[in-house]
Amino acid sequence: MELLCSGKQMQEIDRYSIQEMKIPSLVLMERAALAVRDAVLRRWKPGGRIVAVCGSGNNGADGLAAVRLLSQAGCPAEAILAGSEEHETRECRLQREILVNLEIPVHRAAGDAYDKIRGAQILIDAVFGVGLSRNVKGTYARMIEAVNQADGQVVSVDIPSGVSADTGKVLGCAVNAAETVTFGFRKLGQILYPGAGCCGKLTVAEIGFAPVPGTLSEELAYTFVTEDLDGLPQREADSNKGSFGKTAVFAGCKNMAGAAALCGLSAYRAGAGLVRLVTEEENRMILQQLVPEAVMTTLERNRKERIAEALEWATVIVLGPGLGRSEEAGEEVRQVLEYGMKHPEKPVAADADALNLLSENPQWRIKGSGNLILTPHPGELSRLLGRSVEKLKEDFPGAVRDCAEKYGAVVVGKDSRTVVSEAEGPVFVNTSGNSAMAKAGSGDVLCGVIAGLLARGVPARSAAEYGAYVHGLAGDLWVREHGCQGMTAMDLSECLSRLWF
Ligand SMILES: NC(=O)C1=CN([C@@H]2O[C@H](COP(=O)(O)OP(=O)(O)OC[C@H]3O[C@@H](n4cnc5c(N)ncnc54)[C@H](O)[C@@H]3O)[C@@H](O)[C@H]2O)[C@@H](O)CC1
Ligand SMILES: Nc1ncnc2c1ncn2[C@@H]1O[C@H](COP(=O)(O)OP(=O)(O)O)[C@@H](O)[C@H]1O
Ligand SMILES: [K+]
Repeated sequence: MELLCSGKQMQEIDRYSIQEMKIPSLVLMERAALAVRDAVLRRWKPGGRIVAVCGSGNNGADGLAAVRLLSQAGCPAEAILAGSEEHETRECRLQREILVNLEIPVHRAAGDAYDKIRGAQILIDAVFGVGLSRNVKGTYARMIEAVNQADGQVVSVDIPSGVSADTGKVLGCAVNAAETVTFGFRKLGQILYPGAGCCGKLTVAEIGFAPVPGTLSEELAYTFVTEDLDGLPQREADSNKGSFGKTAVFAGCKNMAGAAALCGLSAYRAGAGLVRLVTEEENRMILQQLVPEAVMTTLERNRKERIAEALEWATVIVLGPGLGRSEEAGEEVRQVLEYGMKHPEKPVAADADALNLLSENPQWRIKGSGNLILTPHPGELSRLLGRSVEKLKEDFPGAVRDCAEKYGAVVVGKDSRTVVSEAEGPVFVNTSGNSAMAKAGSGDVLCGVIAGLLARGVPARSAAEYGAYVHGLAGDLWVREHGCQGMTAMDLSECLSRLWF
């Protein structure tokens, strides 16, 4: 597991290290600057000039210190001050004074500063770090635009200036870096888009922060690494199909069999022992061919009774893929969700049309109690929350958390970086997967994977996190072998069979 920080949490780790643990601020800063120096030296070619554009906070101070170290390493390096002296932090003032004492060039952001930026082989972006708190304007914005328009390679200090370290939002304008050297932890704003797209190559430098105090470490977001797959339960040698749950998949309206097939197959491929597809009679033939391993309940007559029988049979319930939004679908979704509320021992994963119907019917008063998983993409999340997609994307983890609170659910907010959250506690941010998965049907596969993990006995929250992670690993496996255009959702599902999890 890798911990991820917001900007505010990183500032708290900084403060704790310096003020409570008494690690000198300048020691941390020197190590940060050394890491930046090394990254720049790997790119620099003799003859090229290095220009650092520095703000007046400690990010700027890092930049000034890096200029000193590069100059001492024999490179022509200079600094441009984008901020004013009156706003300088103590460290920033000291680093500037050292440059002046050493007769290393320091310029104001005026006159020929823009020419210097244009003429640089390498630009060090040290305008803002994790302390950026509002939209970038004025000289700062002009400096950032100048850096982006220059031909030189840009190395950002800690985070590309203009990116919110908390949300990845671009606050007005932001630097597009070739490389970002960050300190201690990756920041959420470097993982979430659009910030993630501004970082270029991201390196994490260890600069000697104190260990994170327990109270704070429990609040940090996290992502998975391959070793985390060891946390999943193994398949016992002495087991049978009944050992791995009975998964009922309520999916597929007339002529929408594909979603049911992808979900059911993916549940098997994620380890489910027995899958029942509960669908329309018209889908029977096609689904028997696509998923011969599944048993089937079709809903021609006595819908309510047949749904009730399938619910009684099930230990894991999936609801929604390809279900449509008809009145009948509405009745079905309501019946299943209400059953789920009365049976907390049976996890329910709701996706797609089940989410749309849920948002259209607030009078159902659905509130899970730890066993309900909702898997909305931003459009569905927007309907569930009554908040525009644009607005919720400004703080995606916050929106996912709000949805979890509203519905008493574990919410899997699906996007290029899927976020899993409950009403309280840290968020999980998925870092596997790729844009080949941006295709119809990928979500049905995810829902199946989560169901398969639930059927193996993985608790709801973990099934949601591991589901997103494994789903992304399957996409990554495909892309490594075939490139990023041709994958279908069925290909994605098939890749699940080739992963160890
Ligand atoms: N010893 C330390 O404290 C260390 C600090 N480090 C560096 O320090 C950075 C954080 O430094 P700071 O907390 O000083 O913050 P920053 O240097 O990121 O800058 C924020 C400063 O700009 C102001 N500001 C915020 N948004 C603005 C806007 N839109 N327009 C104009 N001004 C704005 C803030 O009030 C603050 O003074 C890290 O990103 C990292 O680079 C690292 O060197 C590690 C050690
Ligand atoms: N650019 C991307 N990078 C990583 N994962 C992606 C990307 N685009 C889509 N995905 C993943 O693919 C799935 C798409 O789900 P969804 O939008 O519900 O599709 P559908 O409804 O067509 O099945 C989600 O799990 C999402 O996280
Ligand atoms: K920066």
